[in-house]
Amino acid sequence: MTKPTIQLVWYKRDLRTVDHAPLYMAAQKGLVLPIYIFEPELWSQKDASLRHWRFVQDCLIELNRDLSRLGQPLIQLHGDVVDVFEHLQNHYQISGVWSHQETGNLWSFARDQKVLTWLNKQNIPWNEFKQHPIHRGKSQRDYWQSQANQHFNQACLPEPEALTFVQAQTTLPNDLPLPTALCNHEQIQKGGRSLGLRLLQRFLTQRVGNYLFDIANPIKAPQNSSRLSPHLTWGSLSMREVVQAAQFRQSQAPVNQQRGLTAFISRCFWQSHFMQKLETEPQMEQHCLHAATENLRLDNPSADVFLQAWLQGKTGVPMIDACMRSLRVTGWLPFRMRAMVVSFASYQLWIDWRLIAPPLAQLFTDYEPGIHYSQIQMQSGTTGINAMRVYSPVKQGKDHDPLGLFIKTWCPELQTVPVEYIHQPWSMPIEWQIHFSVFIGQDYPAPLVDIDESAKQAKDKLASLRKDPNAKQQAKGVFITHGSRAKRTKKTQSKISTHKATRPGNTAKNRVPDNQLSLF
Ligand SMILES: Cc1cc2nc3c(=O)[nH]c(=O)nc-3n(C[C@H](O)[C@H](O)[C@H](O)COP(=O)(O)OP(=O)(O)OC[C@H]3O[C@@H](n4cnc5c(N)ncnc54)[C@H](O)[C@@H]3O)c2cc1C
Repeated sequence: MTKPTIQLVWYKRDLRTVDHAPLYMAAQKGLVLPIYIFEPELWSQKDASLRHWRFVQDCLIELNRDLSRLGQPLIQLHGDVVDVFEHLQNHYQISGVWSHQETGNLWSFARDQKVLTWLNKQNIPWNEFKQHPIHRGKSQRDYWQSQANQHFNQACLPEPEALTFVQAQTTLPNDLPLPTALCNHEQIQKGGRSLGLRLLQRFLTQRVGNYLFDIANPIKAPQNSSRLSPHLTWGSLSMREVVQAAQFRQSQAPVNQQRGLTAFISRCFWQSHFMQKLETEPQMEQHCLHAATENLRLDNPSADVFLQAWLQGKTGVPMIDACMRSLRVTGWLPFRMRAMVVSFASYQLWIDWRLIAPPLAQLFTDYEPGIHYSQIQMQSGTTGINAMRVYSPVKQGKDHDPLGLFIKTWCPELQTVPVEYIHQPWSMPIEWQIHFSVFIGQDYPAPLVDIDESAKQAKDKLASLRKDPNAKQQAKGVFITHGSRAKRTKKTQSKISTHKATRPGNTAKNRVPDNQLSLF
């Protein structure tokens, strides 16, 4: 019997039917078999966690529903991709594989190379499409912004009108080797396209008015940030449809929502801006972009102990501990708090970012390798082209949680501490500790380090390293490969000269009051 000829649409981090070029184009060519492959090796990597898988699972349920509505349900298989493709060849003539390009971790990079070798041997074309404005190989930073504009301006592709039925739905077995990290997922965002669309709609019409005011506030940001990140990471929404919906809304929205919309749209561009760095230099998952800093933090004998305390939210610094405890439960933190916890671990605790990155990736439901590694290296001072970002958790706490309500929610042992000591309870006199029945070092940890002294030492070490002529030369090379080509305005230039810099697209017109500015 002759085998049916099929177009294999391989779903990875693009779990939708709309604005999905591989599905749309494959459907023009003939019978489509859409597959998702659970890859045990991928899910056993040290950056994977159960909360990621739960989100993906929710998305797969809806994806299957949408594909079934079109005529061909989702085929869910498990195993090594090449083995799965070989198995499918027993039943089908695979005319082509259709997928989106993926900017994943080093493991998925190597897997793609293996898949390509196999497909080439079989003479099966692999049709890959961009879902982000990201370029393979050497990046074209000089033209990045205009190419990104072009990408986001292209019309979103509709679903194919219909798919011809090829094979009945197959589901995954119950005994998959799932990651065991972070089993609690009660308060983790749920996946699926319909929830993503609802979030988008409500954000653009209602919550965006408060976006800029609340974006760094750990209590209000969970409600007033868009919260679209896991949908964008796992592809239940495409960034293009989000950008276009926001731009359309901007043409209709009242004045009080305009600045929020502008700021939101520029952040949407940052996603691929950061992902491009990992695509250009996949080794940045393991090595410092600025080679001079490669061994900078390998001299800390307490690194492992500090790392555990930091991860568990037991550093003795309330704002850090509240953020880490909240992240463990909810899977999300606003940008400012992410930057602060990484900066604290890197500078005050002097932990190498390579120890921080995998467990933090497991904690974020929205873990996107390209943003994650770029941001972690930036916040820990190993890019060579960014200003040092040494946050004071006490100042951040006073600015963004002045009454200590966020701290008290996540560190209930500090419930009785008066507001004047809530950000630095270690300075509370012993008679107050007796009075409020909270003993620092007993009920709540004493700080692991002197936070001012450790910050100063860290800054001195990095500053003296950066002065070295070789280090300066290396930093220039990093800038040529990865630095933003965004034009600097007079105002941003003056910020740079005072050790602050500007983010992509952060022109005078759309500058936002989030003080996390960068040269990227
Ligand atoms: C150390 C560190 C690690 C991070 N890791 C991730 C990660 O793994 N995945 C992730 O999606 N974001 C990451 N971010 C960026 C940022 O914190 C999140 O994108 C944002 O908090 C997600 O919430 P939101 O969707 O409500 O964002 P919004 O403010 O509503 O932004 C909309 C979208 O724009 C993109 N975006 C926003 N801020 C940034 C940024 N600073 N850099 C790049 N893209 C941005 C995201 O896709 C986001 O969903 C990280 C930031 C830091 C400092």
